[in-house]
Amino acid sequence: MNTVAAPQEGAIRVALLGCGTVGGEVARLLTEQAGELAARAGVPVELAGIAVRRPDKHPELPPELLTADAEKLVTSDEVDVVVELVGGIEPVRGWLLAALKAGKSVVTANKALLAEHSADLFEAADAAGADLYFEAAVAGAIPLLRPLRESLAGDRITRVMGIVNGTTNFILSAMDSSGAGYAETLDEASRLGYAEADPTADVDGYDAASKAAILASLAFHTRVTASDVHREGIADVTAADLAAARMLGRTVKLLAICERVTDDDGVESVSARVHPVMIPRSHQLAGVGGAFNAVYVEADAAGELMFYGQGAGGSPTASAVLGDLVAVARNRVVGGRGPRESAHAALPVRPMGQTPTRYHVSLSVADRAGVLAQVAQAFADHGVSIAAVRQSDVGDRASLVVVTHQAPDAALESTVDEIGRLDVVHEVVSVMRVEGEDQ
Ligand SMILES: NC(=O)c1ccc[n+]([C@@H]2O[C@H](COP(=O)([O-])OP(=O)(O)OC[C@H]3O[C@@H](n4cnc5c(N)ncnc54)[C@H](O)[C@@H]3O)[C@@H](O)[C@H]2O)c1
Ligand SMILES: N[C@@H](CCO)C(=O)O
Ligand code: NA
Repeated sequence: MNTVAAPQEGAIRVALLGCGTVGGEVARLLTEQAGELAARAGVPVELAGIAVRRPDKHPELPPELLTADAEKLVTSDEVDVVVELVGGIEPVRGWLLAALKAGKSVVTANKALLAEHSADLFEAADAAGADLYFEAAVAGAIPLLRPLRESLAGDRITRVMGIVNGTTNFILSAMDSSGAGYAETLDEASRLGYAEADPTADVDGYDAASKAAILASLAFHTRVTASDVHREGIADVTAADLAAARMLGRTVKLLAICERVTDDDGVESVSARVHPVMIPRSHQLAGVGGAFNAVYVEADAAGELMFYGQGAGGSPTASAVLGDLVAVARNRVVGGRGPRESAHAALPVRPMGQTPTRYHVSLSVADRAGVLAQVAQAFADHGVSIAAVRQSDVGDRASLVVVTHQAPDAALESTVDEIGRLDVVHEVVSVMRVEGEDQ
């Protein structure tokens, strides 16, 4: 079996690594739309080889293009661009560094790799004068990284917040609307091609944390890695949380929130976090259902922008990959390059404990005099100001819902710990951060 097919005169030659959910769609569209892509890129864009784990499992692909040897394919003289759709960090990191060092440009959807090693990859791309594009790595089909890297390069971004994981949004939407079970909905998300190969990456928030690291890096011109991002998944979101939210006209979403925080003394830092958030049903993010993603960007001059669309799935993700591929081809045609790494601001990353957040706390308490005062005192002792309290009687107990004003996350966390230890509190029913309300 040949690793590389005979080249077509003048064409940009593509090595495709991985031909699964996304790679399969890229291969299909590259073939079906070859004429259009050539017209848009200014040069034919053709497959030079496809690396998969098991070539014998792909009867749908031209056998002369298939190989199991990705390492050899990426440095082949017949290849100009490597499109990586395998996923994971090793061995992919080594392949892409080798490709970049050999002067090949790289297009990848691999957020896990970029969130840890983008500095090395950009450095290798720079040294070789090659391109590194990764629009598909965050929010699938939605053009989001190109706007951050290019369209908003002249503005000062203050906040990027939104739903960036399709699988968890699919699960939370189903739990909320139909009361569907967690496990069966996750299986459905995997079947539809939304979930990662190991879906714990989705449900435990790793995928969204990688995306938050990429978004914060681009928005704030600072290197932010996945380990800098505070991460909580949806595994602990219970039917009780969703019910508590519903009673108050709210719902629960897993949000990535990246902020530029300025201290009283004017010192700037970056905060990046991923966790479940209670938002009002009137909030625009509440209406984002299924595997759709939506991201708000706030910038000084532009104001508020919203990006919305399909964040996962083979075909939508392939759209972003092909857009990057056309950009690389166009750059090659004119002898230019796409944007390089922009990390000049090098802002410090603020720990989660010092990040200002707001909490919603739902308690089951004894229904007698002085209980509210004790609970309120615990908030006051930690310097946390209460925005709203709602009490309703349930038999000999009372249900108490407290929503706070903004306070450092660590102060809110220790307040909840203390409240949980009060004799008058039978149970802390639900604790969740809130967004999007004037309290
Ligand atoms: N599925 C989505 O909705 C989606 C969306 C955005 C980004 N992504 C990212 O795109 C990438 C691919 O995701 P996917 O859903 O298509 O995965 P997938 O599991 O469907 O496909 C992976 C492909 O990689 C190949 N592969 C695995 N190990 C290999 C090896 N050692 N050598 C050669 N080939 C190998 C497999 O044969 C398969 O063809 C991942 O980085 C993922 O995070 C996926
Ligand atoms: N598993 C990811 C794929 C898109 O990056 C998700 O569910 O959002
Ligand atoms: Na995108």
